[in-house]
Amino acid sequence: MILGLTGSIGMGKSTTAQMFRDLGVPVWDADATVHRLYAKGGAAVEPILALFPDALRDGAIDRTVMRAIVAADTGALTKIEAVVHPLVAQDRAEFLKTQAPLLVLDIPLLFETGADATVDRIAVVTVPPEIQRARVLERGTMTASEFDAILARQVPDADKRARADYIIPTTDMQTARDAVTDIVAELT
Ligand SMILES: CC(C)(COP(=O)(O)OP(=O)(O)OC[C@H]1O[C@@H](n2cnc3c(N)ncnc32)[C@H](O)[C@@H]1O)[C@@H](O)C(=O)NCCC(=O)NCCS
Ligand SMILES: Nc1ncnc2c1ncn2[C@@H]1O[C@H](COP(=O)(O)OP(=O)(O)OP(=O)(O)O)[C@@H](O)[C@H]1O
Repeated sequence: MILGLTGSIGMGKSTTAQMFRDLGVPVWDADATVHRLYAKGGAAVEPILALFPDALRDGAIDRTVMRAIVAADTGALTKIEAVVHPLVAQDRAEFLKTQAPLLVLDIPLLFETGADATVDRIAVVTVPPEIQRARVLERGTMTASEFDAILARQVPDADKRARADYIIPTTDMQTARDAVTDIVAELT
């Protein structure tokens, strides 16, 4: 059984993914894979530098530079995705060899990339848009315009919820944990 876990930026995917891990469910994390690919020695470093030579810092791809590039140039993310997504897909295929009754794939772009067709069930994490925005800006890593540029590229939250088998509200920790516990009980 493969569960796809998705949700728009800042909706609480990583926090919720950890709740699945806490229950012993193996979780693969697409964003974390990109972090490894951008790190020193990572497979995306050379091809990204070929597109954006200014993105190099200490042998790795600098995410602050990447966020600014994405916010300033609407076509940049398409070029980045062409490099990164095939590498991410390879890593995911390796993970899917794991033997377990339930595997979770934490994929922010589950619908955008068509990966929804490759999972058995879909869970969507959600909070109202004003909480989402406040949480992302509170982190202090992104400006409002960087947030807006990313959000504009994503399937709207309402559409994601309409396509979900399970909706996980991340308004507070206990509500989310209860939803995760119910899902794991049902799928295992
Ligand atoms: C845009 C970048 C520089 C932002 O980096 P940052 O460290 O601030 O955030 P992080 O990587 O943890 O991603 C945070 C969230 O941004 C959103 N996001 C990231 N990439 C994309 C994208 N290509 N399209 C839409 N939303 C995206 C997702 O909601 C994701 O959960 C970075 O995400 C990136 O290089 N993205 C391109 C690779 C990609 O498509 N990754 C998505 C998972 S495969
Ligand atoms: N169930 C919850 N209750 C309260 N706060 C939460 C909950 N889930 C997440 N948060 C908070 O919301 C913020 C975003 O959470 P998280 O990093 O898990 O989201 P994400 O969807 O993985 O983000 P991104 O898309 O940017 O990678 C964090 O500050 C986190 O502490």
